[in-house]
Amino acid sequence: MILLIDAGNTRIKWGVIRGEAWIGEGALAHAEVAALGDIAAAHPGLRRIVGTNVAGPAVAAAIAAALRGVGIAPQWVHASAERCGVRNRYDNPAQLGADRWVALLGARALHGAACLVVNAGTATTVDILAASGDFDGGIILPGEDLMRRALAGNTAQLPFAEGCYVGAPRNTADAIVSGCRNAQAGAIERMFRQIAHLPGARCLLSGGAAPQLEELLGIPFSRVDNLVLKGLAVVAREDAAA
Ligand SMILES: Nc1ncnc2c1ncn2[C@@H]1O[C@H](COP(=O)(O)OP(=O)(O)O)[C@@H](O)[C@H]1O
Ligand SMILES: CC(C)(COP(=O)(O)O)[C@@H](O)C(=O)NCCC(=O)O
Ligand SMILES: [K+]
Repeated sequence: MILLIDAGNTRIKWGVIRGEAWIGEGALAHAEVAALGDIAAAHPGLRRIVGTNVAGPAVAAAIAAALRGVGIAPQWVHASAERCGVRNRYDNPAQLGADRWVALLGARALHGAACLVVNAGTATTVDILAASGDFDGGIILPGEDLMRRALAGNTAQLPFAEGCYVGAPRNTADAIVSGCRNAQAGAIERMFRQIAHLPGARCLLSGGAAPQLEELLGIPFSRVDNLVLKGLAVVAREDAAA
């Protein structure tokens, strides 16, 4: 049994696998990190803990402390030049966020053709994975919530608004939400143009902010919940087979 951990800048997602089966899955706020110890303790067959962390050393230390009681140290996966059939073409492969890298490994296992791997979390990342397995590059933009926060924090008249998405907004709250969501969807659709002509090209959409993007996307896509955890499962099973 393996505990998988995806520590992002907003939340810590976790999953437990036994062989091919998913035993449990959930998400915690950073302040709830201690609950990881209870989750681990509730799975007595646990042998390994494998994760990604892009939330900084303090979060890594808090996760390790939460898991000290079960006596298993988390193994952190980092981006590398090549793994599980994916080649990392970043100028400096180690600079790529571990969550982006592992999501690409998960995407490769799910879809053999050209693919746009989108993770809509605190930041939104939109990454191009070729049919050859080459990660050709990708973009980072603030996620929708972060965009809304930036407007609220840097203008006199704009609140952190709970508006609705509409085509032609006629109030401030709807204008903000619709603007930020169009920026997300527009970035994804523009990146998709680079692979749209390729056979079987598809967008895989993951992350906590994925649901609100679905209705906007005018491209072939599949929602894949917790793609980073799915990629971690691929990595952990490959390690186990080695
Ligand atoms: N319960 C929740 N708590 C926090 N954010 C949530 C929640 N449900 C959905 N979200 C959305 O998910 C985003 C965070 O997604 P997530 O994939 O967990 O990000 P990260 O990997 O950066 O931690 C938030 O910006 C928000 O839009
Ligand atoms: C882009 C990210 C901030 C996304 O983090 P998240 O929104 O998942 O919390 C993270 O993958 C990161 O810190 N990347 C390092 C820089 C890079 O990928 O180029
Ligand atoms: K993200």
